[in-house]
Amino acid sequence: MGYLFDWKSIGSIYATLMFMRAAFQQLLPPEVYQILRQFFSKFFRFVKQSNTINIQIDELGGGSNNEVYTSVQTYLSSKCFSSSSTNSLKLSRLRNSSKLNYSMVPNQILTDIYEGITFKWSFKVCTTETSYNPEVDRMTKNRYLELSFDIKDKEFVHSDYIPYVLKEAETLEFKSRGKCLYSNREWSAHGGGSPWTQVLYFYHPSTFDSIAIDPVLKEDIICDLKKFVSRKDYYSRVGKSWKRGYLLYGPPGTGKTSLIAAIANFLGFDVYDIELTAVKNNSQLRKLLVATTSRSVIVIEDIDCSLDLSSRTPNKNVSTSVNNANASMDTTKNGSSTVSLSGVINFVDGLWSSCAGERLIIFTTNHKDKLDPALLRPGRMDKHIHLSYCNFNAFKILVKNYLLIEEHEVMKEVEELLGMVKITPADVAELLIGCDEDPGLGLRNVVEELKKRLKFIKTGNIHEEIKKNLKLINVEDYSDEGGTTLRLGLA
Ligand SMILES: Nc1ncnc2c1ncn2[C@@H]1O[C@H](COP(=O)(O)OP(=O)(O)OP(=O)(O)O)[C@@H](O)[C@H]1O
Repeated sequence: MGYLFDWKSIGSIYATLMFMRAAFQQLLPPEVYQILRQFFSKFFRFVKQSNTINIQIDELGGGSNNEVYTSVQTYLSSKCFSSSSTNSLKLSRLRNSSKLNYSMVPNQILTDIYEGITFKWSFKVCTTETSYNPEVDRMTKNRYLELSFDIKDKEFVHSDYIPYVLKEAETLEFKSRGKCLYSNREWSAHGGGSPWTQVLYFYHPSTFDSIAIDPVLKEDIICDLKKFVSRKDYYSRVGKSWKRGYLLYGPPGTGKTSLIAAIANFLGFDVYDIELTAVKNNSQLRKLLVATTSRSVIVIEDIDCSLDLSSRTPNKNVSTSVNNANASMDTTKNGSSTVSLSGVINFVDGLWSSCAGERLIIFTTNHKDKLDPALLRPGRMDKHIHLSYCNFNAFKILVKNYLLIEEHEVMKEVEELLGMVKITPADVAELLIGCDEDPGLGLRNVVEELKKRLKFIKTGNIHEEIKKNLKLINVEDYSDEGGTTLRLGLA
């Protein structure tokens, strides 16, 4: 009965209000009516807004990409096409990806319902003048996402909804990455605030199946990677950032770059390949680390060649003193890099980083002995992986991949020769490539090459006959291999 009464009351109140509105409209002068109307609509909007909370999530935070923004964007992309609340969308496709990506246009509102509660998301862009990079553009576009919800759901948003959105985004990112994608995240050069960043986007087909390294070493690396990615709680319990350092060392052509790609493909991580010589100073190096996203492999190749890292003092070219405090001043007049060993060590330690999420830092070198022990100690370079010349196990993998066979009568001879002569997997790959239709030819090429090298070792000098057919490509001294290695190739 009370229920009926409530409806009747509401009905009569509504009728009275309508009557009054019509009466006011008739009786009051139009100007006064307009003023009253505006006043009441502002009043009702204020009452409504005072019960609403808005959370702003900026694209950039502290000069680097805001990971929450990226995650929420991923989450909303998955919702916006199916949502009935959005009537304008943007469509794009990331490089190297077949996946179409929908996103909101500015000022679009998307309604998301979770656990029966309604949340409103909107995408906004505002343009502000900046002194950040006057040479390029003084106007900067600030993009942000805004979440609106009722004040009574504040606690729920913090403890349930936001974690749910981030978790969903993580799952979506993982699914979209695919096993063989080397990098599929869009990088906005100005967005990261770091135009000097050297980030490579390319597809690399190398996997743990295609890489020819000792099977025991391969298994060891895979176990280490699996353990690392599954130990988030462990790292947070012991109070360490969730990162691991690998040093890959060995002669050129033994698969260091290929292994990095195989690791990235295995983990589904993005790869940031940093050209240290292009980084001006320690300060920029620090910013670079902060700008990297989680689930990434940060690579510095040929660290011994990139910079003078044999001591903690700055690079030889340095004209001003470099230390962490005045890192922004440490640039030479001619603009060359002044990154110091301290800078690199701090980069590895991640002292400045507020980076969440897992990161693998990989250094490669042909000369491990040239590196400062400070850089190599556990905690910085946790795992030292020696990639060496081709042994018979590695050779069998190359034969399987390049010639599509597992056995051949010539294999025995190759096994014996490999016990006496050094050859890199890269050189073997060169000899086998294109011989899949005639595996015997590929194997004979290898035998011939190995015999030439053996003859050279036995005579101790380059024989005239070999001189005719071979070209000395390179002479390198690898202390880890105990002596001088000659790289020979067909002339
Ligand atoms: N272990 C390997 N397994 C399979 N292929 C290999 C291996 N090592 C080298 N290769 C082949 O040789 C090419 C060059 O190898 P890669 O660039 O990985 O060697 P690297 O050790 O990084 O050389 P560098 O020190 O000169 O950079 C690769 O593209 C690949 O085809």
